[in-house]
This record gives sequence, C-alpha cells and structure tokens, in this order.
Amino acid sequence: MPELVFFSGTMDCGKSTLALQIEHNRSARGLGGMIFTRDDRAGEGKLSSRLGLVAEAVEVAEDLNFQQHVVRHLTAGGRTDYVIVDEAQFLAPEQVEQLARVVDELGIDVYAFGIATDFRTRLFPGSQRLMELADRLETLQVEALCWCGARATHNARTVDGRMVVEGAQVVVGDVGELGREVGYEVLCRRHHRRRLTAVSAGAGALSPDVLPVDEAAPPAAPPPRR
Ligand SMILES: Nc1ncnc2c1ncn2[C@@H]1O[C@H](COP(=O)(O)OP(=O)(O)O)[C@@H](O)[C@H]1O
Ligand SMILES: Cc1cn([C@H]2C[C@H](O)[C@@H](COP(=O)(O)O)O2)c(=O)[nH]c1=O
Repeated sequence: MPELVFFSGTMDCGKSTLALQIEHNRSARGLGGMIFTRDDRAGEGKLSSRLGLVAEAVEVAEDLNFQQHVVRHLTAGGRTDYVIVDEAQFLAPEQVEQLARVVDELGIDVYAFGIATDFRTRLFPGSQRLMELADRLETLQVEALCWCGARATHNARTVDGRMVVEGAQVVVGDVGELGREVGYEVLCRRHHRRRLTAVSAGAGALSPDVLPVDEAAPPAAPPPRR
C-alpha cells in the first residue's frame, strides 16, 4: 500500500540526509522519484544535507499544486514511483492535502521531512496537517543534543547566541550561526523553557579553551547544572 510518511525531528538531526539516502536507494534500483523542497539553505531548487550531499529538487512555490504537478509529469510520459518533500514544515495545509491525494489517487509513496515546531514551540501549519493526515509518523533516530547533553527536543531562534521569542515564524537559517544576525540552536525542553542557550549558560563545550593549559593546575570542575 502506498503511504504518506512524515519524518520529523529537530533541526540538525539528519532529516535531509535521510531524504537523500531514501532517494539514493530507490533510484539505485531503477525507481524514479520527484524531489521537492522549499527554502533550503543551499538555495533555490536544492535539497542539501550538512554531510555535504546535495540533490536537484523542484522548488515548491506557494501556488504549486503537487497533485497536478505529478499528474502533468505522468501524462507527459514521465515516471514517478515516489515523491520526496524536504522542509515540509513550510508547506501550506492544502499542499499537504494534495500530497495525500498523490498517495490515494495515484498510488505513489510520499516521504515528507520537516521540523514539527517553530522557535516558539508551536506547530508549523504544514507539519500539523502532516501529523493529521500521514499514514505513518517517524521520529528521526539520531537525536541532536542540547548543550547539557540531554536529547534536544526543541528549536530555539537566537540572536548573538541568545534565545529570542519574537519574530516571524519563517526565517531561513542554520544552527551554529553565532556571528549571524539570526541563528538557531537545538535545546532540551527544560532549557528551552528557561531560554538557556549555550551562550547564556556559559557552557564550555561549545567554546574552545584559548588559554594555554597549565599542566600543574587541577582539572576544571564541570559547569554547574542549571
Ligand atoms: N562533520 C560531520 N561528521 C559526521 N556527521 C555530521 C557532520 N556534520 C553533520 N553531521 C550529521 O549530520 C546531521 C545533520 O544532517 P542534516 O540532514 O543536514 O539535518 P537536518 O536536515 O535534520 O537539519 C547531524 O545531526 C550530524 O549527525
Ligand atoms: C525553528 C525554526 C526554523 N526555521 C527554519 C530554519 C531552517 O531554514 C529550517 C529548518 O531546517 P533544517 O533542515 O531542519 O535544519 O527552518 C524557521 O523558519 N522558523 C523556525 O521557527
């Protein structure tokens, strides 16, 4: 049975990598896929992973109708055995409904990848609709970690490393962007609630020690747990 599957996780947990692996494994067996993305950091029409892999993709415009797009491709003699959509949190709810029709009416598997919640812990409308309609929800297995070592479950938006809670829902950006105006950091809920990023907590692990190590000095105590 063809399926609509929503793979979700925090930023930087390997979603795009998995999307590219699924594409690789299926195309290696002669299957033909259509790859879509929206607002990937690598630029228009690219699906990119932090591991360095990039694939060409159809950029999803606001008015793109997935069902019509696939039907047109098939009618023109193209082949589509599966559809991959990255950055699916940016889809409109109606576009998610079109994906469900691709599965039900055209018999094509659809694999969507995205973050569930925004920097204010609210569901993106596209992710919400995916959770409502998907045949299967998959949580990524390789968890990203909060600076404290706990599993990161939430995405924080940062300015100069400090968490902000005001702003537009969509601002394209990356983790580890301390120098940039807007960046992101993944946190456990405990630290997201308290707006404690690595910078505001003064966590040592992310800032390399620039001082010479004194052999005679006793090892530094671990930072206090906040
Ligand atoms: N230099 C590296 N060596 C090994 N793994 C890496 C490296 N850089 C990134 N990764 C892996 O890539 C993951 C991010 O992959 P990506 O597909 O870009 O994430 P997402 O799409 O979820 O934001 C990280 O969680 C980490 O596991
Ligand atoms: C939390 C949050 C994220 N975004 C943006 C930032 C990135 O461009 C993408 C997520 O990409 P990834 O491949 O999962 O790392 O989403 C946003 O616009 N608004 C937010 O609240």
